[in-house]
Amino acid sequence: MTSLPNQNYLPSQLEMMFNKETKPFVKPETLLIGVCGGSASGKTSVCREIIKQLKGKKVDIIAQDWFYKPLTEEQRKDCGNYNFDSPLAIDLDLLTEKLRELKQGKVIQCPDYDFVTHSRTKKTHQVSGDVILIEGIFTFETKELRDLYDMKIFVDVDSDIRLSRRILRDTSERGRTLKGVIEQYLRFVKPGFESFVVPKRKFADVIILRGASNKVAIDLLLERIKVELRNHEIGKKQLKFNSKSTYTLENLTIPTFKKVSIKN
Ligand SMILES: Nc1ncnc2c1ncn2[C@@H]1O[C@H](COP(=O)(O)OP(=O)(O)O)[C@@H](O)[C@H]1O
Ligand SMILES: Nc1ccn([C@@H]2O[C@H](COP(=O)(O)O)[C@@H](O)[C@H]2O)c(=O)n1
Repeated sequence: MTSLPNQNYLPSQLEMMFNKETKPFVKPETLLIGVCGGSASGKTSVCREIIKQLKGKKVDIIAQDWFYKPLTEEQRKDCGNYNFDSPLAIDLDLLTEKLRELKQGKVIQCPDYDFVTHSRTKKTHQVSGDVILIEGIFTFETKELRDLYDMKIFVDVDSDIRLSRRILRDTSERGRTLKGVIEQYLRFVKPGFESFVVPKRKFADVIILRGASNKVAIDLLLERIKVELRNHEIGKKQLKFNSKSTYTLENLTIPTFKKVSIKN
């Protein structure tokens, strides 16, 4: 149930505050932005660019890769045959749980992952902020995940460029050989991309071609994020969640021209 103070509002103001189910349109929680795209498309680089430019805001990243399931000793001995490009390789339930906690305003602890040993490290990542960017190849995989995001971005880069970047990155940072990267790409990465990642592109609100070097797209995105942040801040000031999960609007002072009366 929603209660309004005895005050007059313009219809457009009311429309802004509530959707058809009379739930508040402005959300007081942390802004969650899902960033999806193929391996080495530049998802992390796009997120870093957003963080760099959103000065004065606390922005954090969650790498979906942190949630890779650690390999068993047996699997590690035969890791060349392990498919890391199937959603089954990732603990998406844990990721979903962590995002729900963030939505509840909690500071969360995420696991860390080592691409060389294919296992979790002892380290954890503490995540909190006004805006959280969640990047990974399977971030749009389930409806539950997609529904948690306030905005969905897909980074779209040609596969030859992605493969070239992946060769450079995986041989220098992830302890791989050139032969290994190419074999893994042809056997698992490319088919996985076509089966799981490409079909999720349609869920994106924004598609960034060429990744972080697309300054125009990043600028437009930043403007939109700032609008969302303003809505969230207004929401934080105006909405108070009471213990019975009803919404109460408080201290709303908006100048009115044509007034309509709302009876409680
Ligand atoms: N626009 C770009 N131009 C050149 N190299 C890039 C560009 N974007 C990313 N890279 C490089 O490609 C690799 C993968 O980029 P990254 O942002 O980590 O991709 P993802 O997170 O999608 O796997 C990194 O080594 C990064 O430095
Ligand atoms: N032990 C692992 C785990 C994952 N991968 C590959 O990582 C890719 C996803 O990470 P990006 O940063 O590139 O998005 C995915 O394509 C897996 O093949 C791996 O090689 N080893």
